[in-house]
Amino acid sequence: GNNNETAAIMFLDEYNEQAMVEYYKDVAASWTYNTNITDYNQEQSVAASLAASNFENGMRTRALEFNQTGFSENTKRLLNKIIYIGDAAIERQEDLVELTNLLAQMETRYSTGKPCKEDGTCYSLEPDLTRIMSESRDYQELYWAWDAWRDEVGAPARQDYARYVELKNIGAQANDQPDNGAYWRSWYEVDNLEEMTEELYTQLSPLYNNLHAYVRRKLYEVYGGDYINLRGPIPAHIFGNMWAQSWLQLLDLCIPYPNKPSVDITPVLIEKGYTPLRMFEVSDEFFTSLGLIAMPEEFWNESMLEKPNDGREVVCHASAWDFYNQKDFRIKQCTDITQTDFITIHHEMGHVEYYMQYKDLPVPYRRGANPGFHEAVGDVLSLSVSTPKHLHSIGLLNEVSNDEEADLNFLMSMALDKISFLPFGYLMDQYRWRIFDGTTPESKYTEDWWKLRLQYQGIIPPVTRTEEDFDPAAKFHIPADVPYIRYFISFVIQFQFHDALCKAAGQTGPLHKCDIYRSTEAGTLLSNMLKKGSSETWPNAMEAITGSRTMNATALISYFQPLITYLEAENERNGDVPGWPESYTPADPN
Ligand SMILES: O=C(CCC(O)(O)[C@H](Cc1ccccc1)NC(=O)c1ccccc1)N[C@@H](Cc1c[nH]c2ccccc12)C(=O)O
Ligand SMILES: [Zn+2]
Repeated sequence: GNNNETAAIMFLDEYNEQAMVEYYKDVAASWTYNTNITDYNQEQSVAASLAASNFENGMRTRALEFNQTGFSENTKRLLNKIIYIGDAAIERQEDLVELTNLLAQMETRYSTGKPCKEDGTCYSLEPDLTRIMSESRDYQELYWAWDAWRDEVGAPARQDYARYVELKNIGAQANDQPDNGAYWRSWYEVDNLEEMTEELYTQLSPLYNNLHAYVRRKLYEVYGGDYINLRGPIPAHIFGNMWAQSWLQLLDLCIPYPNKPSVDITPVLIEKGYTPLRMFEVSDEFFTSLGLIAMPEEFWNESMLEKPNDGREVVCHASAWDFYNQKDFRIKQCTDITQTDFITIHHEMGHVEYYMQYKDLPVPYRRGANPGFHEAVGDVLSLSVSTPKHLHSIGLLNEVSNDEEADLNFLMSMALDKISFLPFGYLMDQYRWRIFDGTTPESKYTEDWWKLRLQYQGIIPPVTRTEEDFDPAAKFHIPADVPYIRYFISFVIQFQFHDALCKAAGQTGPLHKCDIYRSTEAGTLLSNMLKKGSSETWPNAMEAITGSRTMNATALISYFQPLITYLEAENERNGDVPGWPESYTPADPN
């Protein structure tokens, strides 16, 4: 093959110019569909996606013509990112067309799903079912919302999903990977990602099991012994969240010292008349206080910051968009006036900050150092924003007290979001890796899902599930073909980054009280890593911020240490043993 590196570099320049034009068209069509779901916009989005795949495939063929012997590391890295392109490498055009249409169909089913009651009232996921799940304490009402959503978007997706799996594996093999799980893991550029994440989970499961036992006691006090077994797993629909992935809505049940000032900003956001736009502006100001890049004019003019009220169907699940033209960056979010959505705003803004920091890199480098890095950026800033001191300073908490009891209340609220999430973040791709590698056949889609939900989360379905159901498709990322281990990794490394940025900001004292607000030293340390995009392997990026080249749970554990001590003492006092050895069937919710 052509061993002339100058020719390769000229090819890479040509690729870069063309990629920006092709990707802009693809992203623009996808944006139009996401913000206005119609048959026509779906078809246009499918056509644009196929055109982009066609472009990528053509460029892949040309990149393969080069003999990379003697080429610089950088030239080889860029060529390989143009060769290993995922689904677009599928040889048979009809397979790629079928997969692209399947993806659009699954995304539309999830995003337009609206279960209805006998009286004809229909409920969207956002905000209707989300509000019921977070506010109701009625076991039967929660069951209706939980079950109706799964009947509407879960079971109907099962057949599509089985075919999706076959086509994704064909795509993986076209990328020299044995199956799609292996292809997804290849983005981390290590040969032991499964062992790495398993080791992290082993370190973190005692924290989770202690929180699970404590929350089980609180739920027992509300729902009683018919529904809760103090030595068993907990029904999945009573955690305040459709997927039991965040337990923040149970804070009022779990707060250690209820007589202390509240750390929940939702009532204050409402009382002070916050709008979604105002919430985004407050987040943007935190980023610029660190010396990071402000959201540009196009962002404020073109983003979709709240659910349209003109009857349009939209994909409500939040996302951040890079139009690959170095100036159009957007967020699409059906923002509700809640603490959870205020945190999600920072999460999405973190994606856009990354986009803007690496916008001048070659297109193949405009990605996170690994996918977990992209998910962590916004959450790192949230760790500072969420402190009672910071929230009080921006008027989102009317009163704070600075003592050990108030600290534990704050740590409890953080644990109900971050620690509760860990097993869910871990199991979502354990489940899919096993489907892709053939361990889980279609005949066991439901059985293996609930085995993992029991093993890691210590939860059970409120009623027996069968292979007629397909509960995994009730979670956005499954029908949307979005990997999930990135969030588990993010929840670990964001504490490593927080620790490093706090040191750079000259903050001493306990990690959970650190607020890097206005520290340009911290901002510079972060932006220097963000500017690298995926031009270097992630251990280099990790080292640039933390000095360490590994992901480890030490920072997370030390952040929560005071709460761990409290939970162990509380469980001891209540005679509650972490774990769920006893299987049982909760009383029928019907
Ligand atoms: O899905 C999201 C946020 C949406 C997203 O920003 O991660 C979005 C997902 C997505 C990916 C691909 C297509 C459509 C949506 N990802 C991005 O917008 C994105 C941006 C740049 C690079 C990669 C992804 N969060 C996850 C997990 C999560 C993150 N932070 C949390 C805080 C509390 C609880 C859960 C979470 C969830 O809701 O289950
Ligand atoms: Zn994200």
